[in-house]
Amino acid sequence: MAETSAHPLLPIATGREVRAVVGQLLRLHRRRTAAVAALFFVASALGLALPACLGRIVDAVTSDAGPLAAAAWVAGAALGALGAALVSMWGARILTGVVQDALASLRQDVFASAMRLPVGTVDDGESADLLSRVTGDVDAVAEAGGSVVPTFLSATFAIVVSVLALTALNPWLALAGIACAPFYIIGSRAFLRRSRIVFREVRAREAARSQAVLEAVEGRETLTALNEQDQALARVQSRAEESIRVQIEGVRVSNRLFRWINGGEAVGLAAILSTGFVLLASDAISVGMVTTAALVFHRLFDPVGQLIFGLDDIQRATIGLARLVGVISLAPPPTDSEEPVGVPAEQSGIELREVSFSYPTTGRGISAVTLRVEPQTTLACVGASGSGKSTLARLIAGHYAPSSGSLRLDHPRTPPYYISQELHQFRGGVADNMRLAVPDASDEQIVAALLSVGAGWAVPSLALIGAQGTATPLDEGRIQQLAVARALLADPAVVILDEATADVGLHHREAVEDAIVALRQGRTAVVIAHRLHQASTADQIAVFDDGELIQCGTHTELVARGGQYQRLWAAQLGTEQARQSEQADPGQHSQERTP
Ligand SMILES: Nc1ncnc2c1ncn2[C@@H]1O[C@H](COP(=O)(O)OP(=O)(O)OP(=O)(O)O)[C@@H](O)[C@H]1O
Repeated sequence: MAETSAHPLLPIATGREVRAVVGQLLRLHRRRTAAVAALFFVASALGLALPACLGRIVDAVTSDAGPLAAAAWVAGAALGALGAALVSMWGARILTGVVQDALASLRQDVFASAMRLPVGTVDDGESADLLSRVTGDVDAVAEAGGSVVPTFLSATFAIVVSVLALTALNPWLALAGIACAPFYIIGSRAFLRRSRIVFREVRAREAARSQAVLEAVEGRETLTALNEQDQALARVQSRAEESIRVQIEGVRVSNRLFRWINGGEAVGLAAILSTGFVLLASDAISVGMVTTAALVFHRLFDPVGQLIFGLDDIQRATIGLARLVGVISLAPPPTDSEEPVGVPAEQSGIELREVSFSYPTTGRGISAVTLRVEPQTTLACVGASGSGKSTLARLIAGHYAPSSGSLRLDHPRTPPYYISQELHQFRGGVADNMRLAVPDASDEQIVAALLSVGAGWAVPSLALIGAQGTATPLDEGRIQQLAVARALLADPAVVILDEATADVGLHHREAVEDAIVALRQGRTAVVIAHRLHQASTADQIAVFDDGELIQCGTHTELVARGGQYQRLWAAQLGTEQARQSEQADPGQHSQERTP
């Protein structure tokens, strides 16, 4: 198979980075990890009782020691096996706890990092890669952590203890057993060499396939409109075929390994039995000892098999881990010195110089925008749909980086608080939704914020929903009220409102608009206004047209100056006057319209 791999969209961590993260996770559970090692060692040692006692039974039978002696060894074997099982269960139990705790921390770190990623990083195609990491890779690591790691660890201890036991029995027997080693080494090296590439490829192809499916499903309307369904299907099919092809290659690689392992077992056992035969002939050891040696070696088949076959899962988990740590390293947790800090309101200005940005998919966006928003003032952006207002808002919010030009926040360590028109009610009750912004907000603070946005309806339900732990679905206007109330609670120095009232019904509009006015007080605000009345009270109005900033000034200046804003304002006034007079005398208007 060619070593071409689908281009990884998000970074993959290096071995060193992965080791650092795993080491850090294990250090958190140092004591329990040491207890697991000790218990697995004891369990492996007790596991030797069975072959040792069986050897003694053979000796007892061949030397006519009598049934009592044989019975004593049988009891010893049973006790040893029981003890080994109990101790290894104990160790496995502690290990499961350690692994699950470590996995929980890892999962949390990955999700936290994914949430910190700038929208632009995971937008436009990379979302499928991120999705496959936080689902498939988390699953692969969790699966390995839950089953393979305990098996792998107990197998490693069993092998070490068995090799020590064989050496103690007779060094020649241990040496004979080593005859299997070249098979294992050659087989697993060949396996690791190929499987590292193959399994990485499998994951990458799977991600590429999911991405094609996701694109086809999400863009189905556009694809139908452009009559491109067949091409999209062909793309999904070719990526699925690629994925199947590399998976078959993976099975082939595993089968080759099975052949080496079986060969090694046969050669090792034959070597031990032949050496035992020679040693027995020279009276160096007893039949029972050879039996014990053969049984100890045979006992290794399972652990060695588990260890080598487990390499497959361990490797897959390692690749998954590298991809997860890649996400963590892309947006590491902020250090103390980077921790967002309260921005003094007087240092919260925003400056853009010749800022241009275009979306890779459409090439549209904004070009050469220069403006400054002074601290504690409001900039309102107006313009037709698609003129670039939201793009400007997302750039200031840090969702995307400008393609050229410079965008500077006077106080860059605290990202602006962004409220979009996308409405979302999070799980839980009103209080949970509010505490997303400020986890330790008191009930009084929440109530005050709710009342300031006219969301008095939420106050009685605050305790009720919290107590029942259930959420009542809210209408869009109410969800948006909560979003503005949440911003008030967060008390940011810079706030961006991207058409925050666009989807709020008439019933709530005034309350939300009043709340937005309250939110703007004493803060630096960028408001994308779809109603010019909202914009007219701003300190500065930026008029956009086709991605360009064509006018900038106060409402009075822009109306006096003439041009686009004046036209938009006149048009809006005209519409409103018409509406008002229709409301005042509906009969007359309906008559006027009647031909
Ligand atoms: N995610 C995106 N990917 C590609 N192109 C985009 C994306 N978002 C916006 N555009 C394009 O960029 C240009 C500016 O869009 P933008 O959303 O900033 O305009 P807007 O003035 O906010 O419009 P609206 O009021 O409809 O939201 C438009 O031509 C739009 O089609």
